[in-house]
Amino acid sequence: GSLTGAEYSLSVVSMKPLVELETKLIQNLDDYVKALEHKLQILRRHISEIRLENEKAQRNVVLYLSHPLNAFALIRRLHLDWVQWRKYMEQPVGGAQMRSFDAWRDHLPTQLDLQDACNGIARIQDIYGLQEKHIMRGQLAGIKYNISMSTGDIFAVGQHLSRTTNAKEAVPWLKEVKRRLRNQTPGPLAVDKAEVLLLLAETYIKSKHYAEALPILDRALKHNIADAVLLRRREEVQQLIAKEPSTVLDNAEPKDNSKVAILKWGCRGFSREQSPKALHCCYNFTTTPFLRLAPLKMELLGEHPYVVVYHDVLSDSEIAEILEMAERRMARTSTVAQPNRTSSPTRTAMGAWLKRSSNALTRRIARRVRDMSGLQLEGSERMQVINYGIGGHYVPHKDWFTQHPEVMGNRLATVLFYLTDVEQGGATMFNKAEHKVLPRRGTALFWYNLHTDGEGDWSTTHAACPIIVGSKWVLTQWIRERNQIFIRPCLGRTSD
Ligand SMILES: O=C(O)CCC(=O)C(=O)O
Ligand SMILES: [Fe+2]
Repeated sequence: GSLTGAEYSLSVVSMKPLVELETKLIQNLDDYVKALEHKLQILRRHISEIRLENEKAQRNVVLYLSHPLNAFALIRRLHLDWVQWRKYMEQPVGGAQMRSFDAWRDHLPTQLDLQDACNGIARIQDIYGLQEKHIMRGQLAGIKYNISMSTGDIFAVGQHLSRTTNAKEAVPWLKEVKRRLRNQTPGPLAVDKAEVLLLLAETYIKSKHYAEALPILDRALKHNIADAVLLRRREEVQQLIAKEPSTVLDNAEPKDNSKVAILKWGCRGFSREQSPKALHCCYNFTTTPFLRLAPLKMELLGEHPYVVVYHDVLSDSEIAEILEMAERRMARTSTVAQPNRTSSPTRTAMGAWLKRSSNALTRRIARRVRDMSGLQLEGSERMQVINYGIGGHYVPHKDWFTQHPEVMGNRLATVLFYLTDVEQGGATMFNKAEHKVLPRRGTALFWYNLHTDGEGDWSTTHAACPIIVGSKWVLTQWIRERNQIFIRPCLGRTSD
């Protein structure tokens, strides 16, 4: 709960407190209902008592009033009691519950959290080319889940997309909301009809589909006959149509920036996953003396660039301990090139840095990295544990630096441990080398980022494909050049 600003949607683990928070909100609303019910009970009991008395009087008014105790009581009630009931009606219910709510308000997701969440859904749809109507129904990449989107969910995505540069992408979402307007349950969450229609019309206008905006505005006007905003908008649209009678519908696919295009191609695309492309599998007995005792199951994915998979290198209990350590240290991850939040982030995830010297486990993992790579770790960054959130991803990038970095040298190699399986999406994708590696709990990926002469290798460019379903956790160890002098001497390029 100590998250500041917009960080909930960026990782599954950071959203965990929200479930607890909603439990409290439900209990609080239930307490409010109980308070209301208590009031209702008191009122109902009084009504039935006083009605009985009143009916007795109705049956024979004079006879009733002839009895002094009846007449006296009537006078007293009307002078004193009813004023008390009036006061009772006025007394607010739920003050305590509203104060509780206000105390939790700071922990609620913000507008920025919602934007991130909308971007995540939009990214899954866009990168994997899913149909909006399938997502709304809970069908994700061909698998039907027993979850579907509410009208409020769909409207929020539509509203968000209508504000983006590709406003047209909001249309399927807003049309679905319009379709559902008829059978809405009344209450504070019912969406406002005029608002939906106006937003849909504006979205058409923004994407130059003027002719389609007109009937929507007409429909909105039917319900708000003299609405000034609607009338003016309608007039403007008619002028636009008159000015550009044959408005060319802007149906061209929006141009993707190259990173988005690569993700679309690589994350949907080449489905040669792991094994069919493997050159060979073998046991690595040789990298360090330790491996002669405990060989690692190694699978070579490619030699140029050199990419290998090590199977079963972390046990379930080791993973559980690492996740526990990381969960306590999570913060929004940034990249070197993009330290601050932007609307199109290159990396959407939360991370934690762990010192290799933290405890027995981190030291053991560090030794395993040395065993797998044959490289030393002095001077390398700490290990980074990352958890992705809604549609979480990392755009195509290379792990090495173009500008030769300071003392410890460039990032010679990367070891990427998968700490979880991912149900759908979330592959690590090398778009140039054409490897797509699906996360498998306990598996690690190792590759060299630099050529043997120390130059950066562009063919190591890789990305984290958006997660569709799952909570993806990885642990990364970047290995710096310096200190490897005697292990991997610069030989000059052996190949390209
Ligand atoms: O999560 C992944 O699959 C890749 C992560 C990555 O490339 C990085 O952290 O540098
Ligand atoms: Fe990377």
